[in-house]
Amino acid sequence: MSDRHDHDHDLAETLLGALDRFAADDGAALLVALDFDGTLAPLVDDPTASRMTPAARDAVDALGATAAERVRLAFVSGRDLEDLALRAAPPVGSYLVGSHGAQTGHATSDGLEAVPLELTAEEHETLTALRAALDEAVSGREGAWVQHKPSAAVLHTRLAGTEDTEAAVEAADAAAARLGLEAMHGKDVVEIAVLHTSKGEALERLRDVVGHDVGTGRVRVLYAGDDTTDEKAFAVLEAGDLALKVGDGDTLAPHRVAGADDVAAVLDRLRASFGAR
Ligand SMILES: O=P(O)(O)OC[C@H]1O[C@H](O[C@H]2O[C@H](CO)[C@@H](O)[C@H](O)[C@H]2O)[C@H](O)[C@@H](O)[C@@H]1O
Repeated sequence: MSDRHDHDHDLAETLLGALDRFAADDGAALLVALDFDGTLAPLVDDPTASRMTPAARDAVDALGATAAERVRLAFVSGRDLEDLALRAAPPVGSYLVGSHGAQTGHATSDGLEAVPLELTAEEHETLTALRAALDEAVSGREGAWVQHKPSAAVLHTRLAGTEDTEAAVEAADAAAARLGLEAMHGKDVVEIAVLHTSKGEALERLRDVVGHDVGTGRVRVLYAGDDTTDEKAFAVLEAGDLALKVGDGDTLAPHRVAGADDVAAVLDRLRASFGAR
């Protein structure tokens, strides 16, 4: 029995219909863009321990291996690009978007090919001030810690108690306001970047890149994500695209699944639909 039949019973009829319509558009390039944490990899306390579920891993690899000429795979994450490439081990040919759009790259047979990220002297200075402010925000607050990225700093509070979380988040928000930066609130994280980025803008750029790559003006996008920052990506989707929310929470997405293994079932279904054409 194929994967398609193994998993179909888990997915809502409306989603199955939408997936089949998505795959059936012969004239368009199809971009399957996937968030990483909370979408393919269940959330864990230690971000360096994140990994895709076995089903998600298999589904991503299978889709990457069998992607038809007009199908492209992308990973769109808040993670630093190199970290994303390490954790996602993307199939060759995949596009990668890191740091919510500040970093881009491509998975080649020789590894990650990244577009260098360059900050101005002023942005460097702001990043230094931001890092110092967030380090100060977590000082003495048990369980709260700061993750440093090339153009951002992230306050993590997953392991902190309510009081320490509230105080650290308040301090992070104040630092962002003082430095004229936007604070992005995700799941137990506050991410502050010195570059203006969003997954929505990144996805719009990626749609253009894929259009050029495949040689068509029509690119349909399937985007799957679990967090508030993924809503920016859902917001730029158009008629004929498919938005898939993973897990609980308010969303713009018309379709929802519970977790990474359901995302795997979605990818398996898509692959079967591509193969059937
Ligand atoms: O866009 P994503 O791929 O979802 O990345 C967003 C953030 O993911 C990581 O944090 C989240 O996952 C951690 C590991 O499961 C979890 O501990 C944390 O609470 C989550 O917010 C990553 O550490 C961040 O840098 C990303 O921005």
